[in-house]
Amino acid sequence: MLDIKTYNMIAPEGTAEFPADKYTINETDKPAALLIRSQDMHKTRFGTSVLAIARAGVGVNNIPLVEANSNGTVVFNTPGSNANAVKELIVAMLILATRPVFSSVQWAKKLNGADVSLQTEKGKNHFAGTELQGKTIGIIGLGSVGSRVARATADLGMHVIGYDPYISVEHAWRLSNDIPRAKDLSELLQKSDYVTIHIPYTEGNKDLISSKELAELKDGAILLNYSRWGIVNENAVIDALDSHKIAQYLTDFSSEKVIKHESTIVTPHIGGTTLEAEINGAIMAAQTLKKYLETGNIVNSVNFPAVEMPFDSNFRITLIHQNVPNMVGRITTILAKYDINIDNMINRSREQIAYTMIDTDNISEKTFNKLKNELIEISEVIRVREIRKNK
Ligand SMILES: NC(=O)c1ccc[n+]([C@@H]2O[C@H](COP(=O)([O-])OP(=O)(O)OC[C@H]3O[C@@H](n4cnc5c(N)ncnc54)[C@H](O)[C@@H]3O)[C@@H](O)[C@H]2O)c1
Ligand SMILES: O=C(O)CC[C@@H](O)C(=O)O
Repeated sequence: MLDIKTYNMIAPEGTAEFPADKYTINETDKPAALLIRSQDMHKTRFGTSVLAIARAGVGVNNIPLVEANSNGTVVFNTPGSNANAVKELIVAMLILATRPVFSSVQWAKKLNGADVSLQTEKGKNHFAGTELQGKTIGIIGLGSVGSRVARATADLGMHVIGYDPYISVEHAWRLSNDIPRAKDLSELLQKSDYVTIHIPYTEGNKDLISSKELAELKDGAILLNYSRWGIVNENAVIDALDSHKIAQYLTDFSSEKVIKHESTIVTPHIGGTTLEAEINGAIMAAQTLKKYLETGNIVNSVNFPAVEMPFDSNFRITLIHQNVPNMVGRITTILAKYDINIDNMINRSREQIAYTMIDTDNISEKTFNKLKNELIEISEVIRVREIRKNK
């Protein structure tokens, strides 16, 4: 039995992916894997029993990847699972930024009497808005969310300009050819009436939008941050609002200062919070974990290489090790000592981490334990695991 520990609200459709004859959920203090959402794993200890962590969602800045690597813990996310949910919220927030929906509704609620309809007709002049059509929106990050926001805002009649120097081939293909790309961030900032950010929080993206970048915006521009706290420098954005350099800041990430400011609209990190996105993310995360636990194959990992090898033999040995020369030679020399015949083998690496899977015929528990002890003696080997077919 393998135990899966969950954190946060995980949709039951996700946990239902783990059959009860092979898995338990939240039953031991030595789980084989964690299924999480925004849980801050920098502050939550995970032991060496944890083979993998799956994040139902996209941002993985809540997981210590360096610690995961040295522990031999594979970290997965669920790319695109909530991109439509974020896109729809961005469309809503753009409209809320341009039409006085909240204030007009609050005003109307206070009306009384048989002539409320007449009163609304008289009062509506106070609630004129502007239109999105014809305005320019700059989109920073053209991945799963950004590329969808580009299509949706183009459909609303906006001029769209994108910026993503690291765009993947897959996302570039998805993006329509008529979405122009800015040559650099400055060009995007200078041309846009609205700027929306859809990038991960990394050391390099910390304070990407600070005083210098805000100064480059058009006067009265509107900024949206549905990516992460820390990508926009909070003091700089408050200064830009106070000086009316920018007109509004809409965000999913807040502090008291940001929430209380009269020119902000703050949502409580609900970009990916729809029934559909939560189910998508939980199912995708559970399936990815199951695949790894049952076959060793790796898809959608953020710290390990993608590795897929058909599991046709009876027994599979997986090794996580440092990415240094001659590891495969050293590993197979030890296997030869035990007279183990290799049916199939794969070795892949990503930065400092490498992963090797070796398929053989059945090996007895006793022999495997001896073999494992010898393999783990290699100082660059981090973890050795056995997977028996259909177990
Ligand atoms: N508010 C929410 O609930 C919510 C939901 C989903 C995602 N997010 C956040 O949004 C981010 C983006 O999500 P996604 O699904 O589009 O991810 P994604 O990985 O598909 O796309 C991110 C894109 O950003 C680009 N990028 C990285 N750094 C950049 C930079 N400095 N300038 C321009 N482009 C840059 C990458 O090349 C990539 O194409 C996530 O990392 C997460 O932090 C928030
Ligand atoms: O788990 C959530 O609700 C938020 C998810 C979102 O921020 C993400 O990065 O995918």
